[in-house]
Amino acid sequence: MRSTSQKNECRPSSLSFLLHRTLALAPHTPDTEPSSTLIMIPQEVDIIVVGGGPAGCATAGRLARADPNLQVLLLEAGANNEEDPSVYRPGVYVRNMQIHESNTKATFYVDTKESSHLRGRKARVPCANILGGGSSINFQMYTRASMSDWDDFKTEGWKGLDLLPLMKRLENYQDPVSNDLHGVGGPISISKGGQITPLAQDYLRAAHEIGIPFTDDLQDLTTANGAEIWRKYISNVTGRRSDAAHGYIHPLRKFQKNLHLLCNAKAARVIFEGKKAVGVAYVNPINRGHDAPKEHIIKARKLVVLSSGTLGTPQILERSGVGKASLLKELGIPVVSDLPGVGEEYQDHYTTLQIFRASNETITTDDFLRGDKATQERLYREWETKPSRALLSSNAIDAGWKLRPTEEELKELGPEFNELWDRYFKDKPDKPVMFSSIVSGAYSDHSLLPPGKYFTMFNYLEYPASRGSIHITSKNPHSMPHFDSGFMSSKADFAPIRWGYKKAREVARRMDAFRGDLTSHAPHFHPASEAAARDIDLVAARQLLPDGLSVGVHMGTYSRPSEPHATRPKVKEDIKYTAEDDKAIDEWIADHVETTWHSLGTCAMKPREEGGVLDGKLNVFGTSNLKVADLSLCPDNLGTNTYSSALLCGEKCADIICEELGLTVKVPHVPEMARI
Ligand SMILES: Cc1cc2nc3c(=O)[nH]c(=O)nc-3n(C[C@H](O)[C@H](O)[C@H](O)COP(=O)(O)OP(=O)(O)OC[C@H]3O[C@@H](n4cnc5c(N)ncnc54)[C@H](O)[C@@H]3O)c2cc1C
Repeated sequence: MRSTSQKNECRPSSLSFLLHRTLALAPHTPDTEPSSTLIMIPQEVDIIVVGGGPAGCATAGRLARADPNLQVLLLEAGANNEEDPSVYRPGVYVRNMQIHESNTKATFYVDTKESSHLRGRKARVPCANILGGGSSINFQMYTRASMSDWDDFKTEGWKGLDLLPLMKRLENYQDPVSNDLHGVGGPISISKGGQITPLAQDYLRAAHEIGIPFTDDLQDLTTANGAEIWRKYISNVTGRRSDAAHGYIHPLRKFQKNLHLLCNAKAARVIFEGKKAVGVAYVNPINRGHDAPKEHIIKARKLVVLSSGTLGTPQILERSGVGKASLLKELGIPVVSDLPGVGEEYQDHYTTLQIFRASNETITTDDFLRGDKATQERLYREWETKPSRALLSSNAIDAGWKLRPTEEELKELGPEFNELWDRYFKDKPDKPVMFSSIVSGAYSDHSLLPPGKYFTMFNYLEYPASRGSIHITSKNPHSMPHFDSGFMSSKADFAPIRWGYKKAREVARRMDAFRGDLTSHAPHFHPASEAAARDIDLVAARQLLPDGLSVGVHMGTYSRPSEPHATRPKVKEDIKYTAEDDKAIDEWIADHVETTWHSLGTCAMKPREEGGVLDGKLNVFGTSNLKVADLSLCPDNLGTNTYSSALLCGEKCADIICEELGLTVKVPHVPEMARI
């Protein structure tokens, strides 16, 4: 399905070239270049950016645009995403999370050991493996970190107010807005998407009933208590996903010949002369089982920038001799810089999903997701004919909230969380504790669900106290690392998730569309508990299967139907949970909590003596000509879906390098006509 114009490297320049057979870089997806094609790769450039995620695309694109004589190479392990419909069609994003050999867009990191904090489970953290990085496969939700998050980096030049102009510079915000905090004309489009399903209004009304106020801009960098219609990384003109490569890379390459792109090339290590980074060695991304896969080297005259993501960058550093000396020596890697902080302090946000039954007339994406052919054909046709207004020009994640507990609620959240609250949240009113989003449909494997309509509440903890780590186990770039997600390793993280669960459930119960719990996915409360989950009500079940002979048959189903909607009294009181119920919720959290795909923090920008890896100009301590620009640089968490922050790190890195080279970032990034 991918366009034949896709190539590993497509553009000749005035530089000398090495000719390689594509065989040496055999594409790992069946739909890229045929293996007989000859491709040309620059032997030497000025700057190599390793990893084409949001931060890497922003860095490489901005630098190449700043000076058309600067030769910039963007090296990416995954396939090119240009004009790939499975990327640019917003509504098919769920597919990117399928664990299937045909899905090469993601690398799945799995805990090396079973976790006692997850009751013996191993967490699984997918990471992008495609040009555009996470922005090619993510859920397209637009949110932004709070001002104090950046201030908490405690690094000169990185305060929230320092970064605000860059936050605006990257945006093409397409909605009317009543403040001056968003940008227009930037490479990344943000809008409400093609459609907002009525469930969003239902949700916002119910949220208001439990005291969560509506706001028209929850992304104003300070509001931490409120609900809104979520914006999306989707253009309201084209109806397409706004990923970083289509924002910063592809349109610029149509105008300038100094931005080189090499996909399907996995960086093995940085090449040093002494402490100075002078190039990058890369290998074929397909693991052919060799102990020492064949390396190709590209030289960098000025700089190497690692942007391979929170889980990729520390591995490249360690393979290059930058990391904890004892580990490197054990693996036979010569030490360039002894930095024990590399790969440490891994962080994420923690999601639990609550799924509820919805009335049969609710507009959801369930039939599309479960593969109903007629629905799929109708929605694909709608997307083709009116992409700016189609249901598929959306992620169906239309509304959400940010929330902080009240004084009263804090009393229920236990000593561990209260200690964290006093230390971390109390004096920073712009930091939300929990996020929640409503998805119009079941975000789940539909083969495991009964027929019908659903809505899902995504609840996620924004500033977990838990920490994990990632470290290589071999110099071979294909060896799996030792990964410890650290999920829920701090007890302080259970209480806010439990609190968030209760809040989301109260909102769901008050929604007009609510028709019961999806009991198979709910906590295992005692059947006699007031909190016990209740199945779809029988009226809704009969509407769903009007010819069904077994609807309402009790024996063998263990069904506990909800009260029918028409006779159910309006919900006024919250469910009261006992200590036993809370235990059931905590066990459910341990059994179900997942990544929010917001990995950060493994190469922290903080003082070396505190375990830091980078200085404020993103230089790797103990080396020269080597920088890191991706979310691994974060010394602390960011209360947001992290695409915006990754772009911001790339924009900041571009500014830093431009200043060092005596250049200036140019806006607009490309002439208006070239923007996609
Ligand atoms: C499934 C999913 C859903 C998400 N949903 C949202 C959302 O709705 N909203 C939001 O704001 N954020 C979301 N995010 C998070 C957001 O996409 C990431 O925070 C962001 O992409 C991180 O950017 P990055 O540049 O730091 O790294 P990445 O996006 O991880 O990019 C790193 C790049 O480096 C490449 N790479 C890795 N190793 C090597 C190597 N050895 N050699 C060469 N290249 C290499 C990778 O292929 C990748 O392209 C989601 C992420 C995922 C994965």
